[in-house]
Amino acid sequence: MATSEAPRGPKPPIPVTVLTGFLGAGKTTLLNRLAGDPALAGTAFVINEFGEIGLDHLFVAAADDGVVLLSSGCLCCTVRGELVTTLEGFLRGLDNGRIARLDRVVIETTGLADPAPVLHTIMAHPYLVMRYRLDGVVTVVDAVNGGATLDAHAEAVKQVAVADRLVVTKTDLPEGAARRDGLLRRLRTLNPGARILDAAAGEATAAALLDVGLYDAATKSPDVARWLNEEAYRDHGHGHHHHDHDHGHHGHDHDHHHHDHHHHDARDGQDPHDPNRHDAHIRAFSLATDRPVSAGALEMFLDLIASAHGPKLLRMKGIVQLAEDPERPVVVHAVQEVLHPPARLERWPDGDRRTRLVFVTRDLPEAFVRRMFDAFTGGLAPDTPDRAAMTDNPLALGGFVPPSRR
Ligand SMILES: Nc1nc2c(ncn2[C@@H]2O[C@H](COP(=O)(O)OP(=O)(O)OP(=O)(O)O)[C@@H](O)[C@H]2O)c(=O)[nH]1
Repeated sequence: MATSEAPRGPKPPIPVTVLTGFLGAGKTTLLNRLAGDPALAGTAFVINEFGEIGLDHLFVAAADDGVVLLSSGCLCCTVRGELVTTLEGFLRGLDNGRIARLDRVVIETTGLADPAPVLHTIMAHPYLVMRYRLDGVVTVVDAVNGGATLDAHAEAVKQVAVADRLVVTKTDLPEGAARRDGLLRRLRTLNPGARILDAAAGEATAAALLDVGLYDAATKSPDVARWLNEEAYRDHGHGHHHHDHDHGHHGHDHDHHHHDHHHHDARDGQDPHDPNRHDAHIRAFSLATDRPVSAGALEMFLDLIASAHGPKLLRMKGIVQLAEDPERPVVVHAVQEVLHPPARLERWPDGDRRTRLVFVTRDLPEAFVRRMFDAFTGGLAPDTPDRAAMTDNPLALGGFVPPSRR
């Protein structure tokens, strides 16, 4: 099969898409549709089913005691172990010629799982990380039950927060259609950077869901603006006090959503306790600076945020201008506590050479991250709010001296 044109040196990493979403959201339905698409020829689908285990039983147990069962080592380790073996098996098959081609892997996670262990497997395994790369996380949300699921399960909120693409299903059903707009507002607040696609409207195509990573599949060159989608965070991030939006269209389906809880009263009307107790922990924001960042400061910032606050860092993406090498930006990427090895680009992809980082966090306030970033990088752009807050107690961490103060 190899031709004389076969490239020498390491093969390009195989893109991996992680498909997640709560029980019954429509993952298998979507997967079946994608599997029939010629664009997915050469794709391996990995489905994390738990065989004969009664999922209904697990679901009840999980609902009773929160997320303990979901995040228990047992369940997650099982997923991880099997997945590593499976992904290693693909590579062996490719290398010894038993598998002719492997262009892509799509992994459907169990609806109960925190997607983190699966992402960890791909992004942090010393060997797998060289042969695979995470293309994107696709999270399926059911318009009929999605709101109630987000109310009840912190794991579901996390699944939404880490996504690159959100697929909303069941809007063809009356209850789904009725709840759609409220759900979309909520999803945009939780994860402003993710594109939302309506499955029933035919939007959840292979083209929309795949090749969503840093590199444009057609040109093979980095498309940072599309990948970061930083404007979306700027609109949503700091300040639910911006009222300069166009509210022209009925005031219902505008993109902006506030954390005011009264917005949700009419949504389901069935949850007796605070329906937003999970959402209220989530923050989405962006940081930007014109100042070059020293490589050491960047490394320390990333190490510290990933090691000390990893579980609170649901998603981070960014491009950084290094003081030592300002022409070749560094791209950083983390999903939960898993920091993807930073990648160096040969050049800036467009005219915007600012350092830009986008975050979705849980229980990690924007002001704290800003202060920490400021302490390591020596300043944020003047248009950044909360300058006063940043200068007061810049590090808020005992015993850690930033390089600029040594
Ligand atoms: N009307 C309608 N039904 C849908 C849609 N998507 C999925 N369903 C139905 O919802 C049910 C659950 O869909 P699945 O695809 O099995 O959901 P899943 O997320 O794989 O479920 P688990 O494997 O249990 O986690 C099935 O009966 C589907 O036919 C949709 O867009 N519209």
